[in-house]
Amino acid sequence: MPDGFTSREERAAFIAGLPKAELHLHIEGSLEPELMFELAQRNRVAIPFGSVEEVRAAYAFSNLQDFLDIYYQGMGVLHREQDFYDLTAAYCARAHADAVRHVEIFFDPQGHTARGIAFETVITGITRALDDAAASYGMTSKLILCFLRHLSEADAEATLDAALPWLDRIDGVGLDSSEVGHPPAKFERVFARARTLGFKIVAHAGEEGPPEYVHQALDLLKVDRIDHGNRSLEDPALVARLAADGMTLTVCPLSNLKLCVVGDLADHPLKTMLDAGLKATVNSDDPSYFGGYVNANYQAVADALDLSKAELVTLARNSFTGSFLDDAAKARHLAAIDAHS
Ligand SMILES: Nc1ncnc2[nH]cnc12
Ligand SMILES: [Zn+2]
Repeated sequence: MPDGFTSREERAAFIAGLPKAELHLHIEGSLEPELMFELAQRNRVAIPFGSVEEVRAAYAFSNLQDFLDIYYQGMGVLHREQDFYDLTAAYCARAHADAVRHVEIFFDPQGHTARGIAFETVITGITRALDDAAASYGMTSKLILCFLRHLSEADAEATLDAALPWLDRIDGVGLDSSEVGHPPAKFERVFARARTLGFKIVAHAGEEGPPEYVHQALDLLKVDRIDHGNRSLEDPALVARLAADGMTLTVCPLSNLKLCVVGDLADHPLKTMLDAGLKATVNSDDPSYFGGYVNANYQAVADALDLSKAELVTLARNSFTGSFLDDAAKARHLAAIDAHS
C-alpha cells in the first residue's frame, strides 16, 4: 500500500468520509434509468427501451458523440418543473451520501428549450432542489449554464439573453457537447459578454480536442477553470503555463474510461497531472451514464494508480480551492479536511 494506508479497505473508508466538492457534474447526466422510466410514464413520453436493464445495456460508448446521442435522447423525458426538481434532488441526496459538501452543477438549457421547455421551468426546478439541499444537508451550490458547442454562437447568445432574469441564481457559464470541430474560438464574443455580466467562466477543453483548444479556452474565453484538460499533457509549455497559473482542471476518471479517452484506468493521467504540479480535481461528469458518483471515481482511480493519503487530500483540497466559494468558506472546508486526515 502507498503512504498513509495499511489496506485498500482503509483507503476506501478514508475516501468515503473525506469532505469534498464536486465541480464537474452535468445534472442531466445524473438521470438514473429508474427515474427516466418514471418520468417517461408521468409525461407520456415514448422511450426506446423496455426495461432499466435495457437502458443500462445501451450505455456502451466508443467516444463522446456516442454518449451525447443517448444523453440528449435521455433528457427528453424532462418536461415539468417537478421533473427538474426530482432530478436535482436525487443527485444532491447521492452527493450528500458521498460526503460532498459543495456542488457546482452544469445544466444544458438548449437541450430543453429546443424541445419547447421554457428556460424558467428548467431553472426553477433545479434551484428549488438546490435550496432544499442547502436546508436539509447544509450543502452549498453554484449553478453553471453551459452552451452546446455543436450549435451556433447566435444560439448561445439567445440562451444568454434567456438567462438574464436569473442572474442572481446563475454563477457561471461553460461550454460542453461535441468538442472536435467546435473550438472555443467559435464562442469568443458570447463569452466576452458573459464576462462583462460578471459570470465565472469554464469550458470543456482537451477531453477529445487538441491542446490548441485548451490554449484558446485560456486566451480567448479567459476561463477560470478547464473541464477535463487531459490532452494538455501533450504540450509541455501548456502544462507549465497551467501549473504556473494554478489553473484548476476538473478531471473525470470514469467518464474518460467509458468514453475511451483512456483505454485503462491504470493509464489515466491524474497522477501525472499531480506530479506535474497541476491542480487536478476528481469528478463524476455524468454519473448515471458512466457508472459511478464522485466517491466511485476517487475509489477507482485510487486503486488503479495506487494513490496515497497525501494525494487524496490534495485532490479534495483542490476541489475547494478551485471552487467559486468565497475565501472564508474555502477555509472552513479545508479545516474539515485537516480534521478528517
Ligand atoms: N463529458 C462531456 N463532454 C462534453 N459534453 C458533455 N455533456 C455532458 N457530458 C459531457
Ligand atoms: Zn462534462
